[in-house]
Amino acid sequence: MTKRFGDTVALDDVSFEIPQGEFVIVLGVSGSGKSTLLRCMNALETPTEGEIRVGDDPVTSPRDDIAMIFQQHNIIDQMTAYSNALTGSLNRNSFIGSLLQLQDESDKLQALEALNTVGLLDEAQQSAKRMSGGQQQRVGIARALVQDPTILLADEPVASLDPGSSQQVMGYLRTAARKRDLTAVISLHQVNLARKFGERFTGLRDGQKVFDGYRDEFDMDVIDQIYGDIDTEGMFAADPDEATEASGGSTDDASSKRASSGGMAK
Ligand SMILES: Nc1ncnc2c1ncn2[C@@H]1O[C@H](COP(=O)(O)OP(=O)(O)OP(=O)(O)O)[C@@H](O)[C@H]1O
Repeated sequence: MTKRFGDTVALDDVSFEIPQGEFVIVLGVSGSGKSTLLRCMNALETPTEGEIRVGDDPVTSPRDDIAMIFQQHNIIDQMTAYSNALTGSLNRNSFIGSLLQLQDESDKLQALEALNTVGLLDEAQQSAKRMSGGQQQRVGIARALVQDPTILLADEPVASLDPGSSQQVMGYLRTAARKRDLTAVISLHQVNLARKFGERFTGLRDGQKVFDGYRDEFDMDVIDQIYGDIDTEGMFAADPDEATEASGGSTDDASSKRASSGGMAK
């Protein structure tokens, strides 16, 4: 796929295939094309050349089976966590019906299950405006889950959060994707978080794919390829698996097997 905006080549002949259920992190400096890639995958942008396919279906317009989580979680402040989550069923209900919470029991149950998945069941009746940024982003994830997607896209979902909340949100995203066998594609700026939670990594530079591989290949040379020669001291945690313990998620067996052990700072 290639995407041009006038003279700017935002994506330059980028191609890859993701098997169902993989958790992919997209990395790259500002302007490398991460958002454009995700927006094309959700048909919010149209590729100039090439196409996105889900199975054999070209993605030509936004679809219910592809949910998107944004940096600004776009949840409604005045509503409770539960009501916000329930709006994820809008595709199955009318807007007014949704606001009046006229959804059927299965939608309501799904909203509660989704809040449970992101660790917010006890806060279901809490007004969103009283929640922290991290909690609000988790409500955003719950809402995306209620949409009942098979593919979850997230464009810098933790960009505005502190490090602790970022880890939590990434942990819940990872858990939700694993529990529901969702294919997830998430753009991140934080290499350490990518390393802790990612299963597969795609690196973009000037719109070109400069890396696409799994944990055992994702080393400091790859970081250099993606970001140039930056100071990477302490960038990778000593034990990637410990990240999810406290945050409600865990890396799955496959990625744990692929994970190389030990610190990788150079
Ligand atoms: N709607 C648009 N119109 C014109 N140029 C655009 C548009 N969207 C993106 N671009 C350009 O395409 C290139 C890739 O932008 P993109 O937002 O995809 O990068 P990014 O890696 O997501 O950056 P960031 O990390 O800052 O969000 C940039 O040069 C950007 O200026």
